[in-house]
Amino acid sequence: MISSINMSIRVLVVSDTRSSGDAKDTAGPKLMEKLHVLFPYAEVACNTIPDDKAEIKSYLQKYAKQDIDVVFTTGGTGFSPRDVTPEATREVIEKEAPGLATAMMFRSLAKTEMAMLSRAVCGVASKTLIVNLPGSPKGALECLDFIKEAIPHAVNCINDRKEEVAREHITISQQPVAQPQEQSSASKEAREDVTISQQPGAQLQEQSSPSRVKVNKVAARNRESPYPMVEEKDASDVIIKHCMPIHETDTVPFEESFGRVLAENVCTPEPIPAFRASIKDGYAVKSADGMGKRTVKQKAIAGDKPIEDELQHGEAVRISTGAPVPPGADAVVQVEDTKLLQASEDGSEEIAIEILKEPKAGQDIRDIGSEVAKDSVVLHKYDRIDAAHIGIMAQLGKLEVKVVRRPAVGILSTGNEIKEPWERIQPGQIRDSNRYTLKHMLRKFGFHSMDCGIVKDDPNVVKQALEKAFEQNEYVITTGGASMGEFDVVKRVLEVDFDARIHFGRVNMKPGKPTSFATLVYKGKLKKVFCLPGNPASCSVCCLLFVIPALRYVENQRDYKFPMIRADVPEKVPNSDARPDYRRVTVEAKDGIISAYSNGNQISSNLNSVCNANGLAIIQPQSTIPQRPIHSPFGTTYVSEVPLEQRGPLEMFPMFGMPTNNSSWMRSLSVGRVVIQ
Ligand SMILES: Nc1nc2c(c(=O)[nH]1)N[C@H]1C(S)=C(S)[C@@H](COP(=O)(O)OP(=O)(O)OC[C@H]3O[C@@H](n4cnc5c(N)ncnc54)[C@H](O)[C@@H]3O)O[C@H]1N2
Ligand code: MOO
Ligand SMILES: [Mg+2]
Repeated sequence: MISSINMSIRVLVVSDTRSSGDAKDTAGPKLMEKLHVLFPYAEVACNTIPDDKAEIKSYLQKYAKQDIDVVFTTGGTGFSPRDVTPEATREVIEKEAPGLATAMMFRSLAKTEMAMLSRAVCGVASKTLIVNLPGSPKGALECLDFIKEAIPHAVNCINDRKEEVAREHITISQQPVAQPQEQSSASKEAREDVTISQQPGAQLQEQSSPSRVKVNKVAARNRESPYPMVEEKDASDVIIKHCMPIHETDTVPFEESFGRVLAENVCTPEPIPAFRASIKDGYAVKSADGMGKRTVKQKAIAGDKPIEDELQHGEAVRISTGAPVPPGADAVVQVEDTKLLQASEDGSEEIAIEILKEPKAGQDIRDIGSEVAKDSVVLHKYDRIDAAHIGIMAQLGKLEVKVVRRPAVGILSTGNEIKEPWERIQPGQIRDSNRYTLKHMLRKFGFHSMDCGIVKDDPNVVKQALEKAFEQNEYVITTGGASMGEFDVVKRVLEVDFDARIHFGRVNMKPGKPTSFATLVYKGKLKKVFCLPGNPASCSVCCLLFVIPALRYVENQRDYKFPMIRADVPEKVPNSDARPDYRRVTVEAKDGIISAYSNGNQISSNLNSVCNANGLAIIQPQSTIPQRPIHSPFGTTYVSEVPLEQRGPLEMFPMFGMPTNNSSWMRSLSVGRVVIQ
């Protein structure tokens, strides 16, 4: 059973050990995954809290206030002293729903007698249905399975949706629902560059039922798009609502983690530095001795065994940068602030020196733990791993690290006219650029993709190619065949053959109008499909605006959206279209002023407009000039907003080359879009 009801669902993992991080939470992610499959149109989120009655109550009350439809708690239903979830639930609910608890108990008993030890309470608080599930992932999934069919009906009843309630005929299915399968195999590195089909329609001979989409009745085609036009922001929100952050992890050698997302906090078992280290080449002294003569006793050179003898008054130890400061010394005086008084006859040793400047206690010494205290977190979970992260892991001797499993993404090109770059092309044919642009755009942002080949605009072939893509990928990006032509069959195949829900089928933007997003359940798993337009500039812009942020969200990146900075637009940027224009721009910084320039011919087919572009300027429909002129020494300019990515990969279009100006500061600028105010 797949429910089409829109619901907001929360999973509340109640566990002392899971909330403290001492134990890995598998129940939460597994429940989330299953809920996404059962209720693909629901918005699902998860929180983990300790077995604390007051905290459980406060979360449940908060959810009830927010009109969350269903809360599934998992954990704390047993007999141990800290198990208080049922008690907390009972204090929050206004109506008990003992039937749900009984159904779970009754059917669980058929599997294990231990089920009789569950004390689950279910009920309604305000308009929120609260269901206590067991803490074990297996038990929680089983119990959810037992009651799943009653949930949408219960939600409709709670909200007094009389028509829906009347329409529903609840028949508790005896059919077991497919358990969500492990997805991690699909994420393995080996996936990259796997090609399902290199030839249009070739190698897709595996038996598959024919598509139910017919293209031979052109006269019967739609003369208006059946899809309402949505705004870009709404489209982005819908996508995020249907994408789920990944909780599974891979463990990889530290150097292979570059570009991936940390799935653990990395702590330092040793303070950094681990010993008092000299910052300068000079002399370790007692600051209380002040200026004047010192007898040079020993030498402390970086890498040598640390000196154990206590430094005495009037003495100095010759020391090199990075060497351990000897006990008794509390300052290092750089060699430039000293004078040689006496040397050995052969000049190989210094015997006495004079300190020329008053030394201060602590001067030029890096104290133990002054950079990073022992046991503190140095690298944070969900950081995207950059060069310095790798360096720190090397510094800590951390040879393996846990990273977030990568989403499995497949890319499929469609079009009778599309050929591989190495193929001989006939008149009317063109070479595929979209699949390659997309692959490397994803790669730039740390994602791997599977090449699903090129297929002709034939519903049967598109269907087969999509089936293959769905076998191994959670996300599929298609290009082409998304608009109004009779051979634009991708969306129709998704709807008719895969029972997909098209969340939006047109976006109010130029380029990118036919961009669509669909979800469907294939072999018990939720699949997300981005249908990008065939026009190469449209395809790139929409990958950047919709696909990359979604995948960053899925990888638990808090800053998955491209943020904004201010920029000036020194030229006129008219837009006579009825749609907002997402113009590819080159943003430059000169004398502290950031300016955005339109990047060549902006027709949707011109991929060249994307080359060297490092921003998107959104020019509102019918606007001829930006609205807020600013007078600067360079003439009249216009204030606009440009997003700056604050972390992670720094440039947005770097695979197309760096910004054209040579300021090194610009190289650290990542620009997403310019909004003309
Ligand atoms: N009657 C209408 N026609 C069109 C509309 C419309 O609203 N009503 N929208 C136009 C817009 S806007 C766009 S964008 C395009 C999008 O078309 P499709 O997504 O259906 O893509 P195709 O028709 O298959 O191809 C369009 C164009 O792009 C070239 N192409 C396709 N795939 C690739 C590839 N992999 N690499 C390079 N180039 C590719 C293809 O040859 C076409 O020239 O529809 C308008 N039509
Ligand atoms: O939306 Mo299309 O991408 O204008 O050409
Ligand atoms: Mg088309």
